[in-house]
Amino acid sequence: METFKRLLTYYKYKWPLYLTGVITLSLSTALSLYSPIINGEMIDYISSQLTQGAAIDFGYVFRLFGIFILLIILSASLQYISNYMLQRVANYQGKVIRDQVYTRLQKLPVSFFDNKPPGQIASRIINDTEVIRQNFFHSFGSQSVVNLMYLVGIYIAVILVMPEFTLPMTLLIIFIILWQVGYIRLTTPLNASWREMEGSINTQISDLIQGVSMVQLYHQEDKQYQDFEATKKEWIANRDKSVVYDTVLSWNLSNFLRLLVTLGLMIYLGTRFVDGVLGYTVGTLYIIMNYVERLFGPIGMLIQQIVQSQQALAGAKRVFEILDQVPEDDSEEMIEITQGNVVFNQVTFGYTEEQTVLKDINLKADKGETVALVGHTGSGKSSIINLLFRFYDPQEGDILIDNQRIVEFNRDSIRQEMGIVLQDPFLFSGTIATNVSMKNPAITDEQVMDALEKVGAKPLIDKLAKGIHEPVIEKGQTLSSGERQLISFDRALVTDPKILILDEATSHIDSQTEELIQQAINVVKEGRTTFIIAHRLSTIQNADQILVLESGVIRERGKHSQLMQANGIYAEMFRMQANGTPS
Ligand SMILES: Nc1ncnc2c1ncn2[C@@H]1O[C@H](COP(=O)(O)OP(=O)(O)OP(=O)(O)O)[C@@H](O)[C@H]1O
Repeated sequence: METFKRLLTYYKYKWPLYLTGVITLSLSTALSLYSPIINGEMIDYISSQLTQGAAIDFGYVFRLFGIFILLIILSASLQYISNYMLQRVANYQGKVIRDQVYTRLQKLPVSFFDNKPPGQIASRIINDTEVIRQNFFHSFGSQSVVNLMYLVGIYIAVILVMPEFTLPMTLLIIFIILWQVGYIRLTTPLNASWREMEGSINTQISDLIQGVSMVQLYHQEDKQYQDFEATKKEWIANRDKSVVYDTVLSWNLSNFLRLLVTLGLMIYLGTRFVDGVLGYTVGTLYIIMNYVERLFGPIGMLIQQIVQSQQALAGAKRVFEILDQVPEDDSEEMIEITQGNVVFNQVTFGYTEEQTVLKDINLKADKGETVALVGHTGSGKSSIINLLFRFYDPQEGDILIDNQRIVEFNRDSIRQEMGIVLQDPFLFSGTIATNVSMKNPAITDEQVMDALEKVGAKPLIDKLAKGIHEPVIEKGQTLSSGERQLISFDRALVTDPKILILDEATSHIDSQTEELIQQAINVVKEGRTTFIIAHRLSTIQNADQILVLESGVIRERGKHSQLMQANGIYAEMFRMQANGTPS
C-alpha cells in the first residue's frame, strides 16, 4: 500500500493536464453511454408507429439517427484527445522517475555498488521504470480510469432504466472485487520474483557482453550457457504459473460472468411476462442488453490493469529501494589545494567491519614527489588511493592534503584536483576530444591537442581520419591499450591536477609503447604529487619513495637503492622480476 501511495504522489507532476484528460474522458464516456438511449428511443418510436399502423416521421428518425452518429463521433474524438493528454502525463511521470533513479545513483557512495552486479542496477533503471510507466502511470492511472468511469456510468444508467437491477449488480461488483483481492494475493509474490529474475538475466547477458573474450578464451561458453539456462528455466516456470492464474482467474472469469448475467437477465425477464405481455418496451430491452454487454469489457480490462499494476508495484518497490538509499552526506566546504602535499596519519581502514584492509598507514608525499606503492595483489595499494579520492573514509586516522583533513571537505572539490590514469582506462562513448576534456566546455580543442602533443600522442591522432574528433566506440575497444592510456594521460594533463595517480600505467604493453608512456609519465608528473601503483618495479626506480605493502601494512619504505640494500621484500621482488619470475 505504501508503494501504491508513493506512486500516486507522481500525479503532482502535470496534474492540470491529468485533470483535463480525466474530465475530457468523463465527457466522452457520458456521451458514449447516452448513445444507446437515443437508439432505444428510435426503436421504440418505430415499433410503436408500426404496431399502431401510423405513418413514420422519417425526419424525426433521421434526426435521432444524426444525434446518435454525432454522439459517437464526439465521444470518439474526446476519447482520442483525452488519451493523448493522459499518455503525455504518463510519459512525463515515467521520465521523472527515471531521472530520479539516475541522479540518485550518481550520488550514492561507491560502497553501494560493491557486490551489486551492474546488470541488476541497469535493470532497475531501464526495465522497472518502464514497467511503472506503462503498467501504472499509463495503464492503471489512465486506462483504468476510463474503464472505471464506464463501469460507474453503466451502473448509474442501469439503475435509472431498470432500478430492480441495483441489488444483483451491486452483488456482482462486490463479488468481482473479492475475486480480485484473492487473485492479487496469489500473484504478487510471483511477480516480485519474476522481476528479480529479469534482473538476473540482465546481469548474465551484460557479463557475457563485457567478458566475451574471456569466455571464449577459457572455453566457458557451455558453462555460461548452463547458468543462463538454469535462470531461464526458473523464469519460464514462473511465467507459466502466472499464465495459469491469468487465464483461469481473469479473462475466463469475465466470460463466465457474462454468460451468467445474461442467463439471469433472461430468466428474470421470463418471470416478467404477464398474460403474454412483457413489462418493458423493445427500446428499453435494447438499452439494458447494450449496457450489460458493455459492462463486461471494462470489467475484464480493469482486471487486466489491476494485474499489470501489480507488476508495476513490484518494480516500483525495487526502484524505491534505490531512491531510499541515503546519498553520501557531503560537506559544503570546498578544499583549496595549492600544493598537493599529502599526509596519511595512522590510517586504518576496512571495507567491512570484519576485515581490516589497511592498518596504521603513515605516509607523506610533497609537491613534485613520486611515491610508488608496491606489494603483492590484495596488499592494499588501490585501497590507499580509494581513501585519497574519498570513495571511502578511514575508520581511524587522518588523511591531509595541504594540511587540511579531507573528511571535512566536499568530495568533488577534492577530486577536482586529482587526475588518474588506470591500467585499463575507461573511455566513454563520444570522441577522443570529449574523452580528454570530459565534456568540459572550458577545455578547447587547442588545449586537447596541445596536451596530446606533450604526452607524445600526436602520431596516434595523425593517423586517425577525423583527428581528435574521431568517434570512440565500444569503450575504445578499437584502440590499443597503450593508445587508450595515452588518451587518459592527456585527460589527466588537460585538467592540470595537483595530485596524480597512475595505476599500473606501464603494464600490458610492448617495450616501444612503454617507452612512449614512460615519457608521457615524466611529462604529466612534472610539478605534481604522484602516486604510482606499479607491479613492474623496473619503472619506479627513480621514485622518491617506495612503500612496500603487505597485508595492508607498510613493511618497507625508502628509495630503490636503500630498499635494495636492506635486502628485504622489495629486493626479493625486484630480483624475481629481473629474473623474469612474476611477483
Ligand atoms: N570494494 C571492496 N569491498 C570489499 N573488499 C574489498 C573491496 N576492494 C578491495 N577489497 C579487499 O581489500 C583488500 C585490498 O585490496 P586492494 O584492491 O587495495 O589491493 P591491491 O594491492 O590494490 O591489489 P591489486 O594489485 O590486485 O589491485 C583485498 O583483500 C580485497 O579483497
